[in-house]
Amino acid sequence: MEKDPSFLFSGITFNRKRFSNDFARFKEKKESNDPEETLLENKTVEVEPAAKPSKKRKRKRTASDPVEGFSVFNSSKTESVLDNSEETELASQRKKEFNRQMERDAIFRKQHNIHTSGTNIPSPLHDFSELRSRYECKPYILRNLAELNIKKPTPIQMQAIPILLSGRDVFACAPTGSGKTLAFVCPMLMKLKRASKDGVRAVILCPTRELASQTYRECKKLAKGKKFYIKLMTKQLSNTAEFAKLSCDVLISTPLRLKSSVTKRKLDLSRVEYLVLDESDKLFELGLLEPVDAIVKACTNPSIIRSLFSATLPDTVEELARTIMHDAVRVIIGRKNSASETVKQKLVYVGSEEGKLMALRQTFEESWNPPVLLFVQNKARAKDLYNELKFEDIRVDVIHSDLQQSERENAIDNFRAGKTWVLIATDVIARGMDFKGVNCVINYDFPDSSSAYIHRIGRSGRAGRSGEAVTFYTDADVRYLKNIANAIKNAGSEVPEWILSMPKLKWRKHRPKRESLFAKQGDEEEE
Ligand SMILES: Nc1ncnc2c1ncn2[C@@H]1O[C@H](COP(=O)(O)OP(=O)(O)OP(=O)(O)O)[C@@H](O)[C@H]1O
Repeated sequence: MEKDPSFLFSGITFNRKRFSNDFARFKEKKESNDPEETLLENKTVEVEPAAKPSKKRKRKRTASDPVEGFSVFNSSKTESVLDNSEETELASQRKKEFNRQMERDAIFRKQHNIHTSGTNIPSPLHDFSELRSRYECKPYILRNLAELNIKKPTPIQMQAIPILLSGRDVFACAPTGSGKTLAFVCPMLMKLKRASKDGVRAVILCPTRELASQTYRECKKLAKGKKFYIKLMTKQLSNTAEFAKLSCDVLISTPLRLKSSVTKRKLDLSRVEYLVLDESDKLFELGLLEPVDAIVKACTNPSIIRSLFSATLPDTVEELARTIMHDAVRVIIGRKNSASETVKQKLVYVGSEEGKLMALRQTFEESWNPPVLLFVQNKARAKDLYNELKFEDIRVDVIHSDLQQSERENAIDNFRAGKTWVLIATDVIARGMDFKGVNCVINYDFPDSSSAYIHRIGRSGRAGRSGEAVTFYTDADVRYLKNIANAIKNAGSEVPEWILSMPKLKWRKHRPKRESLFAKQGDEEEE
């Protein structure tokens, strides 16, 4: 896809003698030290006919003709052979320019905290205009980016977009709110080029319906003005669609719905050329791994490009994922599995469960800064806390998986629209959900893993905005503090020394049996 300037000149040799005057005139311009020009000046190029020379005799070029650069499209044919020294000269020039470009790329990546590993990694984008100059992207993409007020690529977009456009598999790990969605949607639309009725050509897998719905909307926004068939796998579509007749270029789905359509309804994924696993570490967790594996296997197109995106990418997940990737490039922005640096993080000791409600009211009094997202450990606790707060004048609502789909969507829409100031949630919306202006995330219940911590607080401080996160912890949570302490410290927030000196625990899921929010009742059911 990428038009490397040297393609204009590769494999052609220039006969200096024949064009000595032009060559001499051209040499005067070498002071412009434009690398390309320097490149040209030192290049030996032979003008070869790009197409069959026309019958009409071409006027011979004279010394007085302006040198319009070495167009390979001239019809004049010259026979000349490079001698060894010129061949070596050309090779060494190319190597020098390649190394200079590598150095420029390395400096740029360092400036933007972009860490890559893999072979033949394309240069990062400095600007979205390169989508046109390097990749000839269609105007609708740049027009839609401008309409969305997206002016400059974020670091993950700078590097993941060129890699995906070059057709490589990608592991991408970048902080929450740093634009990973656009990083995979933009190259996807560019590679699909136009709508077709040849079956599903791109699949985006998301761990939750809410995130699939949000990603669907983001795809539609970027594809505006271009007739792509972009479909969200709803329950209705999954149960009723005649997939053999369905026009669908891009399909966005949760794993279970897609797997059921493939196995029970004969949805054909053999033409999929672009597969994205968003929030990939979540998709590789038990419960989702089996349907994800079935979907990966159903995508049999040998030239498929697979990519994994997440703010957290545990080594175990990466090792597992490598079994389905080929010659993948790894892109890490900042530190792997780190919290967003735009979120100021705070730990608050609340003693026991009873102390939490008091601490919550105190937090609201001290720093009332809605909209606030309030995470609890499971749906029973979400319902209890909602019933406790709903009569207070804080416009509170709740979302969890017991609600009907329409109730879940309303809860999110009202929160987005500012009608709700405090949204009580379980981890069903801890990942990926993009709420433009969440000022504060409160972990009412301690998160069940360091990944959950990073994703929960990442609902705030997005797209470069600042945010705040307050995490309550009880005596039952103390020994798990160290595991999130590093995420807090690495993102630049204060961590007491006594926590940093604690031993780190190997924990899978910290979901202690918490007493009821109010009275001493039995164990709570899990989400
Ligand atoms: N280049 C950009 N410049 C400014 N804003 C951007 C840019 N790219 C994306 N955004 C905006 O940043 C916000 C976060 O983007 P996105 O949801 O893709 O983040 P993310 O990295 O996927 O986060 P998470 O890890 O939580 O899923 C969105 O509102 C999006 O419109």
